[in-house]
Amino acid sequence: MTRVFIDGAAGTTGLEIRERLAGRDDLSVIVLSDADRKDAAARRGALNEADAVILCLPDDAAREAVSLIENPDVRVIDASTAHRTTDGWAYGFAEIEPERRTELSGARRISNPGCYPTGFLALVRPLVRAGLIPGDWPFTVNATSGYSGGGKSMIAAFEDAGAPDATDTAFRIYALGLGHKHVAEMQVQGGLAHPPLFMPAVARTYRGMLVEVPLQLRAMANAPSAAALRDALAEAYAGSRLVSVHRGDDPSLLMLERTAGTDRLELFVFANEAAGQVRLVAALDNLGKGAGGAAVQNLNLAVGLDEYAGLRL
Ligand SMILES: NC(=O)C1=CN([C@@H]2O[C@H](COP(=O)(O)OP(=O)(O)OC[C@H]3O[C@@H](n4cnc5c(N)ncnc54)[C@H](OP(=O)(O)O)[C@@H]3O)[C@@H](O)[C@H]2O)C=CC1
Ligand SMILES: CC(=O)N[C@@H](CCC(=O)OP(=O)(O)O)C(=O)O
Repeated sequence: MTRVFIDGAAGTTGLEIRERLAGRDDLSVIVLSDADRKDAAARRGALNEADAVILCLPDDAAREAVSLIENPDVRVIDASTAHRTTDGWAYGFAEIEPERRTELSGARRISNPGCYPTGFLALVRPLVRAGLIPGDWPFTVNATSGYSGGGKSMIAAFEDAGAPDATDTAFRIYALGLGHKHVAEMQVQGGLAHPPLFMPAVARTYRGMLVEVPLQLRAMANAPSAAALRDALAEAYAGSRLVSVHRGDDPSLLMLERTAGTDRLELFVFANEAAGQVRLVAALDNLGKGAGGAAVQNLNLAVGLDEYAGLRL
């Protein structure tokens, strides 16, 4: 029986993962008591006795957790930003490169993708790889997240009037210094020449995310048609049970909550061919394929279990 330790199990992502692992009979979960969950000695013990650990911690605590692991057989899935562009860590997005699922199978160090990069890379990476969009294109990314994307402190700010940074705002844009922590991840994992211009926002809804990449195709030499973009995305994700590409059944409105509560990732190509304009859009749950669902998928691959076990398809 595979033993899994969740470090940070009391946090937003940790709880999501526990829900997905509950009731599974192919693994058992080690959870530290409230008194022990931040105790370095207790964590060191659990980190070394498990077959696999999932880190649902702030970046510094995730780095510390990795440094506490001495057992060479332990598999690590890190949900934080700490190792997403680090050599020696497999980037845990099974669907994004043809050989990636094989790399993740049995991997000892896996970095779970960021929620926003999951949407961006799902849309852009196959198109760049296919040569339909040049890798030096000046990409822009608009995205909106539910407030659970900011973890316990942001949830408190939106739900608890007494929280230190309590807010009654409905919608806000942020990262206005243009230096969000996900930009490097999007550039490196996308194989892009330039950092994308990233414009995130947060809305007063608990979970759900829309990530949009607008394309002014009229400014691109040898621009592809919308049909070619759809075909390339459909081919890239053929056979995936989590990632789907809409073709000819586009909704007229896309809701932030569209995939909330699931681990699905839905992709759309909206176009006005005459104007030479396209809006690539990804809908996902920041806590699903954007965090907990992806972590469980990566765990399953790392320890050789059914890739989709425990996922919300
Ligand atoms: N929320 C989201 O949508 C996503 C989150 N992530 C990433 O997942 C990680 C966790 O995020 P999230 O769940 O949102 O954050 P939360 O703040 O909700 O949870 C973090 C948890 O880690 C605990 N913790 C903090 N420091 C330590 C430590 N030194 N030792 C042990 N436990 C510690 C916290 O304890 P306490 O309860 O006492 O505060 C808390 O329970 C982050 O790196 C985040 O970037 C990734 C993708 C999406
Ligand atoms: C709404 C909100 O604040 N979202 C977070 C991103 C979610 C997250 O925790 O980032 P990782 O995916 O890298 O772990 C942010 O912008 O920093």
